[in-house]
Amino acid sequence: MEIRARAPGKIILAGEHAVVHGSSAVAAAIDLYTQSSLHLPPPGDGGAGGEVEVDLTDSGLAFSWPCSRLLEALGETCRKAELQAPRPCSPEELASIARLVELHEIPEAKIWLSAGLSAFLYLYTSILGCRPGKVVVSSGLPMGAGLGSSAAFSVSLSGALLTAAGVVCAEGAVDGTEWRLLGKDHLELVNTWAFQGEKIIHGKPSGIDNAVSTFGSMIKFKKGELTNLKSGNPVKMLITDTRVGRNTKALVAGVSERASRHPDAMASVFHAVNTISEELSSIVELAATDEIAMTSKEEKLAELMEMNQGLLQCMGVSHSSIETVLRSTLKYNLVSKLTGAGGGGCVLTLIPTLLSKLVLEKVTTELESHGFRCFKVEVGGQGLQIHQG
Ligand SMILES: Nc1ncnc2c1ncn2[C@@H]1O[C@H](COP(=O)(O)OP(=O)(O)O)[C@@H](O)[C@H]1O
Ligand SMILES: C[C@@](O)(CCOP(=O)(O)O)CC(=O)O
Ligand SMILES: [Mg+2]
Repeated sequence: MEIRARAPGKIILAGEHAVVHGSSAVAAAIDLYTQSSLHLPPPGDGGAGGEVEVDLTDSGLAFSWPCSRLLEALGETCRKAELQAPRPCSPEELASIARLVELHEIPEAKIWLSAGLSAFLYLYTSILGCRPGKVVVSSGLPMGAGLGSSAAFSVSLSGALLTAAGVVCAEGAVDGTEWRLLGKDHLELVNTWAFQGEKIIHGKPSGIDNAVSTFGSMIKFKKGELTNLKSGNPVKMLITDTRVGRNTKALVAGVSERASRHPDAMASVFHAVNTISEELSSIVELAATDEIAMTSKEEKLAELMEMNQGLLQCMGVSHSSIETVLRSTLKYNLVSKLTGAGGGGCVLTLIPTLLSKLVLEKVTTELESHGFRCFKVEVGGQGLQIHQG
């Protein structure tokens, strides 16, 4: 049996970090995906002698664990968790999983993969038990760059595993493709599992990344509550990947530490971000009803993004590479802000509808001359999709 699941990355238009502390944020799915292909031998094949394998094609590394070793290390977990209500991974369980990951010598330069591997082992063994199988993961998303690769990884894995376990199943087809969609209740379940995976990778995630990767579209998110935003003309964004590597878990922890050192000041910053996200989401929705002219919408969005970037600087998550992107785009009167956890990674630049192709080419050339990588994405598309062969 082969089941493929693909889940999109995301951009955050406003509200990253503050969303972890209860503020609103606005995010949208992008058309770059992580795909997990799950191959399961027929029941009875392989048995106790089988292995659980994961092939991480983007990093060129593959890992496997004998099922007997997993059973020995995880015991209880491997007897399959309650599939309708995932329980959080306990510190003891996480430590056992980390020891299983450490059985493999991951090259120092790729040590960041260990968090992803722990999330993989947790999701696989909790959903399928210690049954042999192989998962091949491939992604069009840059990893650790702010575009939600960790969430897309957790959502695609959860989607494939829960489909194999028979607790969710795909229904409607995505027009003109072999991909199928899940119904709302099944998406909710995948999202809950993926959130557990995100917790292992991020430490303290808000849940916005896994929600937008699961449900797709453009959403406003606050304290776990999700509102779909109908945006008439999708906003156009240029994405610049500074190629400066960083780790979301460390950046999120850094903001929390700053908040505990300066609780009142940071509460004001988070409150200001909340107001920006609320205003931004109402502009997006107003634009869908044509009650606001496109240029006026874009001017307002740009100003809100600029203000949000200033507040992200206050939180301590900007970076000299991000500042270089801001300065370069400002020369062309274009506004940018970091997206995701910051500290490097990706920067969004709002592309106004009336911007000439020539200016866009010039700004892209200038950004690339700094060694950055620029690309355009479609915003607000589908979430999780399944293909069962
Ligand atoms: N395709 C993948 N294969 C293996 N691990 C992945 C994959 N995608 C994401 N991860 C895990 O997620 C981590 C990156 O997550 P994070 O720091 O949150 O950045 P982002 O979500 O912005 O890409 C990686 O270090 C890795 O552990
Ligand atoms: C910083 C944060 O708001 C977004 C992190 O996104 P990413 O992992 O950098 O793609 C954290 C979160 O909301 O869980
Ligand atoms: Mg992430």
